[in-house]
Amino acid sequence: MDATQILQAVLYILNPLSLHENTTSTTPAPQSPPGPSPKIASHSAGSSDALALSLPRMLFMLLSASAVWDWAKLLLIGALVEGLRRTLRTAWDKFNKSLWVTATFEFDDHAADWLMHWLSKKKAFQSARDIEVSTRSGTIDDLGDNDNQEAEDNVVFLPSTAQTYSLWYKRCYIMISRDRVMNGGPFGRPKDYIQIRMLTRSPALLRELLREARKGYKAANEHLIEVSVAEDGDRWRRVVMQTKRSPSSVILDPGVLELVLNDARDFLSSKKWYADRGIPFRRGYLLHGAPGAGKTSMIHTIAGELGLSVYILSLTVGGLNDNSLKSLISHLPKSCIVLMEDIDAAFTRSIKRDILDPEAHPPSSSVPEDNGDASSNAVREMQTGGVTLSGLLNALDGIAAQEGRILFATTNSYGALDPALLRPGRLDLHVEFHLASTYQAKELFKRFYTCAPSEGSSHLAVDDEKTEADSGSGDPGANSLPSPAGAPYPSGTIPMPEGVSSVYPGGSVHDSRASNISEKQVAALAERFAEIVPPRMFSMATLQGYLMAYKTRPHAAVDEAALWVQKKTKDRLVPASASRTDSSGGVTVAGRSPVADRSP
Ligand SMILES: Nc1ncnc2c1ncn2[C@@H]1O[C@H](COP(=O)(O)OP(=O)(O)OP(=O)(O)O)[C@@H](O)[C@H]1O
Repeated sequence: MDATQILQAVLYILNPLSLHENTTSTTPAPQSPPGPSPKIASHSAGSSDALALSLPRMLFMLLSASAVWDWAKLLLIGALVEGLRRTLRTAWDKFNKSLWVTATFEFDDHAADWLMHWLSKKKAFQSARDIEVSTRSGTIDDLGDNDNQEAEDNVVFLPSTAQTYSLWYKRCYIMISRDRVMNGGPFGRPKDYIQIRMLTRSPALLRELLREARKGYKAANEHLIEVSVAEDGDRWRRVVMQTKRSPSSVILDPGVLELVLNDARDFLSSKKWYADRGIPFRRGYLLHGAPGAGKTSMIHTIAGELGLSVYILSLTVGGLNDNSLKSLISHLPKSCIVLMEDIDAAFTRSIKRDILDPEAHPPSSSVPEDNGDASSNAVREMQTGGVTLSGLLNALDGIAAQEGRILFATTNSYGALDPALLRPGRLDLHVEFHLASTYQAKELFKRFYTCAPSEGSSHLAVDDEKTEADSGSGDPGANSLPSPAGAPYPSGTIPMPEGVSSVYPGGSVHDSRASNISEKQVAALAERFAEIVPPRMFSMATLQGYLMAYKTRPHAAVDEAALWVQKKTKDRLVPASASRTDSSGGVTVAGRSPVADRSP
């Protein structure tokens, strides 16, 4: 009996009609009176009997030697077909793979950015009808005209996860796709990947493409620096592509910026010198002192000058502990600046800013004082995070262990730092920042009113004769903005709407009403301004804040400065830093430098 017959037998047995026929034909039904009920009873009884009779027979048939052999044959054929299918599939995959060069990049990786930028220049992407729009920064920022609204809003276009883009590169067919994978199961974090496939057997072309992409990306972002921050305690996320800050925009006392910049430059170019002498190739800088004195600004300027990305690490960020700190450090790129802001915050257990910058927090300020009660203890606990001193020291050594990295640490509480942190080899050069000197106040004023004119702006005309006074109000254009009642606002300021407060005395509008005064006039006003502002009393940030209220009114800025100083002096406590007036011109440099060594 072959398999077909067995199948027929099975179907025959399972078919109730055939059972019925079978029963009626083989066992004649006993004579019974007509009526529906006995018929049904006889039918169901016959079926179950037949089933009972057929099951052993069926089992016998299924298990008989020839049937088993037939089953085995069926299985064998099936296995052979499946085996063949898989072999062909593997062979095809291998053949297919041998035709392509494939590279996969994590979407957060730099190489993915190069590729995105490269792709953005290609017609295939520009004419794509399925793209993703995002406001994440730093990917493709030049898809359209730079002066259009897209660029202003930082809108970027990304390859859609649903589409594969095909194009030609040096006569080679390329496919680029973006995939999203859930890391850690369906509830995990989604991770995006970019995959590029090139129809070629040589990986050299891929390298060429990547080199070209990197070159294009770097050229397009020459004027920008990348700023990344530690996120979720254990990974870096680029937050912004920042315009490079020009050295002239950071006003420090003469020589300070140059000293640190040259030192960092010299360090980066002396790898061999360090290696020949067996000295670990590392350099750390500690910038400390008054808040708002330009520490962060100086670091960003140096990053721009050296063309390095900045990785900001705040030790008080939630979820950070020794292990995640170590992991973050190990994920830093080769050449970069690591910025550890407020390095004291994790260990000092107090907010010390008020001591250095009392004008920033007058007595009426709502900043809680550290009086040792339960609530301030809770604040301290939040601040301390999970990083221990030894964990931080290991991290600092880890930063140094990776070549070409420069560490900048900032603090407002130099005295609170552990000597182990300050020793040379971890933080080599210590630079102290003070509140603004007379020189800085003067230079700040000059820079504020002599910036390069922007398009459509009348800022800084060189006509000496045309002064603020010419406009009749000492403030050209000040009265050009009518109030809702129709009358002009006094002095060109726009009153704050109800419920809106500002750290500045009032708002004012920009370019269209800018002053027409010459550099010579600005210099004279700057002299007067610097004479009015007492040295070492206000931070540069505070002076900048004051001038912001007089964006287009330099004369008024000078005229009203004395009153402002008087008011601020009244508002604040006697500054702790006033007694520390420093003849070095605002910045003390220590470490391997001509000035005294402050490190232990
Ligand atoms: N020396 C300076 N020259 C020019 N601008 C300055 C200077 N110092 C501060 N500013 C301005 O003040 C603001 C704050 O400066 P910055 O963040 O660099 O100060 P900081 O010393 O790092 O402060 P903090 O200790 O609070 O972080 C910036 O807008 C910056 O432009």
